[in-house]
Amino acid sequence: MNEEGCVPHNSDVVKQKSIDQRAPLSGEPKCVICSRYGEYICDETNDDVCSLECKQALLRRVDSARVFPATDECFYVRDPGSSSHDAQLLRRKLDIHVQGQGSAVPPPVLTFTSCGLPPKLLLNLETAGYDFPTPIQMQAIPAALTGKSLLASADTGSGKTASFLVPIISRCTTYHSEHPSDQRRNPLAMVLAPTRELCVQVEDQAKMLGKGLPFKTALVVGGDPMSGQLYRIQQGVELIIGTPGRVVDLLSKHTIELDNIMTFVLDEVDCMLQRGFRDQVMQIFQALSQPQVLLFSATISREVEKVGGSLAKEIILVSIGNPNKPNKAVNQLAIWVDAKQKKQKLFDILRSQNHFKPPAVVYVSSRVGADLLANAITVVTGVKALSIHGEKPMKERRDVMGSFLGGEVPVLVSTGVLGRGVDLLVVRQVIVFDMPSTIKEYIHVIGRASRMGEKGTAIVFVNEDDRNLFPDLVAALKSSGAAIPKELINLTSREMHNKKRRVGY
Ligand SMILES: Nc1ncnc2c1ncn2[C@@H]1O[C@H](COP(=O)(O)OP(=O)(O)OP(=O)(O)O)[C@@H](O)[C@H]1O
Repeated sequence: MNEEGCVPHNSDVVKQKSIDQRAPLSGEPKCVICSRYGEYICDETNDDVCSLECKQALLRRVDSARVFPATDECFYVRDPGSSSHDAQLLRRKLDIHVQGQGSAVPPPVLTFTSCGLPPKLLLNLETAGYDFPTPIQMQAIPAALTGKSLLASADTGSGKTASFLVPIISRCTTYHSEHPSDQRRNPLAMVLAPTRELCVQVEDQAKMLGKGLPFKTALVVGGDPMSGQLYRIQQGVELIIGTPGRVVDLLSKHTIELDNIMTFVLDEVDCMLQRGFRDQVMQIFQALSQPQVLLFSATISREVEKVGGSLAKEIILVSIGNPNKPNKAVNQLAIWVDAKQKKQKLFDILRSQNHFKPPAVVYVSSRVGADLLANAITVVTGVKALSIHGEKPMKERRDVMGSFLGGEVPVLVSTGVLGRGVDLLVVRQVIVFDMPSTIKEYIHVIGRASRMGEKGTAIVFVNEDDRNLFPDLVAALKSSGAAIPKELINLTSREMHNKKRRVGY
């Protein structure tokens, strides 16, 4: 070993510059930075590097990730490798919890390069600015790459999408290199998600990460003609991304070869296994030949664990932090507002330079309500607002999203159609005008205000109409250290007291 911590594989003088190194021969290790011959191992990360220059570049990247507390850096930039003790320590520090299959679950990784991914995929991750995996990616990617089934939960905005897309793209690439004579290009993976917007977003990310690889996608969602979607699949795709209703429709009208599907993903799994979607999801699943099952959401219940477990013989549970809790990066500001005062309160906020932080999404419970409120906001406050909901045609929904994300319209009034999964990168403020019907939906809705740990704000209107949610809402606010309106405290304790009397305590 030399002072730089590199272990030469042979006795040659250590190469200083990347340019001094030769190209790798087939089967030889490649430098994780420049892809030349990876002659040395970087001690701190266990990655292959070609020269001292690339080792320094690698260490700079590790530093810039700042995922770990400075005092722990020396320990934490080391991948745990095969040591289960190190893996346990790392999981404890990163709040990664794993259950099922005991030691068969691979240890978390600290870099994408440690996952044995195709070089092109690594390059695409780098181009996307994904310098280091997030905690859910650290554990879920190596686990999913083994082909095992997973039920995984982590905060909203913490990178769950890439946690299933990276293994899918990697496994598809491997499949093609192992089956060069298979020219049929039948689908190898399927992702189901609850809304068109989320499917579009997942497809965008899949295209970005799969660029330049034998990896094509087909979007199967309502609102667009089925003929085009069918044609695309018939031309050969690796991944189908769709909403359950349209996929069932497609499968019932046309013969699609699904036997090669290796991986089946339910994004927002708790929503996908609820009444309304569940039968369709099961129908699709039964048409597949026992694929690997990857289930993801920020909120997962025992019931979901049970149903999820029935889809796969053995399933690994992965969670980051406390499941079912609001993302701590979102500052919740709950305000008691009587139903009749809600509109006025909203207008006041939108007129206030201190409180309005555009672009903002206002969540309401009904489609008509969304249209009316968007109109009223524009007329009364002069702030341009548009609405989006499930009844609008796909083209209009696309245009509305374009105007909002493009900065032309500062306020978007939405039903739950944008409540889950959708990555509204520019948004730092959401206003919950109508409380959703469950606390889980609430957690997803306010999660739109923060992606990847960026600070965001959720202004939440509460009143007596939301009585059913009071105890859960108080717990959600408390868990994030948010102030609780006094009306909410009073009514919650009265409710609890009455409940006790009713059941005869
Ligand atoms: N390793 C990474 N490095 C940098 N950015 C990342 C990384 N992984 C994901 N991102 C970005 O973080 C944002 C949030 O990711 P994503 O939408 O996958 O979150 P999520 O956990 O699925 O959230 P939700 O529960 O709300 O659906 C996206 O903009 C994504 O491009």
